[in-house]
Amino acid sequence: MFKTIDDLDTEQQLLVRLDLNAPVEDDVVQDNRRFARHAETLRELLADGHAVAVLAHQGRPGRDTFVSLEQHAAILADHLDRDVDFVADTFGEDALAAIDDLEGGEALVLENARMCDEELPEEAPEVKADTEFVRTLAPEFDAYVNDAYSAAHRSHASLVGFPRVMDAYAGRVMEQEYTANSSIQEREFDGTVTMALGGTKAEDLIPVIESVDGVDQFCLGGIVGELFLRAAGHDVGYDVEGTDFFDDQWDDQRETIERILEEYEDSLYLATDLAYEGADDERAEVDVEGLEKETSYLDVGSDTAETYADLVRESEAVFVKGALGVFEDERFADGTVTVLEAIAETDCFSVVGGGDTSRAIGMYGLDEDDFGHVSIAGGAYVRALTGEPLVAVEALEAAAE
Ligand SMILES: Nc1ncnc2c1ncn2[C@@H]1O[C@H](COP(=O)(O)OP(=O)(O)OP(=O)(O)O)[C@@H](O)[C@H]1O
Ligand SMILES: O=C(O)[C@H](O)COP(=O)(O)O
Repeated sequence: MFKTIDDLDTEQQLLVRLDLNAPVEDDVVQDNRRFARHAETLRELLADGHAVAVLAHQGRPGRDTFVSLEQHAAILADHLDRDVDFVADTFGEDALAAIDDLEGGEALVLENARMCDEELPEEAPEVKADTEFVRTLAPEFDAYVNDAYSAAHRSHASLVGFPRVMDAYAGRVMEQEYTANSSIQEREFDGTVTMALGGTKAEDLIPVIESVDGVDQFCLGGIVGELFLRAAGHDVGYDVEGTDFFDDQWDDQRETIERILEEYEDSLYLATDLAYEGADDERAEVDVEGLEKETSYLDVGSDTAETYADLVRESEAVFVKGALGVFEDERFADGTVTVLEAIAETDCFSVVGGGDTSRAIGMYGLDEDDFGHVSIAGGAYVRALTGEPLVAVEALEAAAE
C-alpha cells in the first residue's frame, strides 16, 4: 500500500501532481469536477502549512486543447478562494526562482508538464526518474504528492519519475478513487452487469471489452461506437470537417474492432440510429442504414437512447465511461442524459467515469447521490475495472516499501 498525506510532517515544501486536464472551448479552459476535487486536497495541504507547487498537464501536443496552465491556476484560485500563483515555466530558472520564493500556506502552478520533451514518451519509471526534468525539480522539495489518479495509467515523468527519487505520498483524490474503483470481477454481482462506453478515446476503451471480466453487455456510443458501426459496414466513423477522432484510431484499432465485433456479437449493442445537425441547426436523426460518410454524427438517436435506457433499467450494475454524444451541446445530450437518468432512477449499483463525462451530471441537474460513485478519472478508471494495475499507483507503492 502507498503512504498518504496523513503520513506527512507539517510545513513541508511539496511538489503536488494534480490532473487538471479539462475541456477547452475557443481557447477558454472549462471548469470540470477535477478542479473542485483537487482543491479539497490543496486546501488540506495549505492548512497544514505546506508550500505547494502544482505540477499538471493539459491536452496533448498538436491538439487544440494543448494550452498553458495559466487559466487553470485562476480556476483553482476561485475554488480555493485565495491567490494561486502561476509561472510560465516548469523546471527552468523562472520555475526554480518561483519555487524558492514559495512560503508555507502558498500555492503555485507550474507550466503544463507536457510542454517538456521528457514528460511524454511512455517509458519505464527508472528511465523517467533519470530525466533532467525530474533530476532538476526533485531536490527543490521535501516530498512529492500524487493526487492525479485519473492520469495514473500513464508512465510519464511527472507521474512515475518523482516517486523513485523522493518521499512520495498519495493525495486525497488518489486515495478515494483508488478505493472506489476496484475491479468488476472482485465485486461479484448477482444480476446483469452493463457497461456504457462512449467518448473520444477509443484506444483506451477497445481493449477493455476484451479484458474486463464480469460484464454481460456493452452499449456503445460516441466516437468508439461509430468506429464499431464502421466495422459493421456502415458509412460512418470517418474524419470530416477537420476532425481527427476517427482515421488514426481506425488504422490502429481496426483489426481488434473487427475481432471483437465477431467474438462479442451477443453482448455488444451498437446504435441503430444517430443524430446530427440538420437544417436550421436543429437536431435531426437517421437510422444507421441511411448514414452518410460526409456527415458528422454527434449523438446516438432517440431509439438507441431508449434501448440503452431499458437495458440499464434491467441491470444490477452499470458502469459508464465516456459520453454517448456531444452532451455539452444541449441538442446532442439526449443519449448521455437518457442513460444517466435511467441509472439515477433505478437502485442499481453504478459508477460514472470520465473527466468530461462526469460533468454531464451537474450540467443536466442530476443528483450525484443517485450514483454509486462518480469518478473524475477516465482511462485509469476503466483499467481499474479490469483489474489492470496503474503504473503511477505502483510507483507510489514502491516508494512506500
Ligand atoms: N459523436 C461524437 N463526436 C464528437 N465528440 C463526441 C461524440 N460523442 C461524444 N463526444 C465527446 O466525448 C467527450 C467525452 O469523452 P472523452 O473520451 O474525452 O472522455 P472522458 O470519458 O471524459 O474521459 P477522460 O477522463 O479519459 O478524458 C465529451 O466531451 C463529448 O463531447
Ligand atoms: O483526461 C485524462 O483522462 C487524463 O488526464 C489523461 O489524459 P491523456 O489521455 O491525454 O493521457
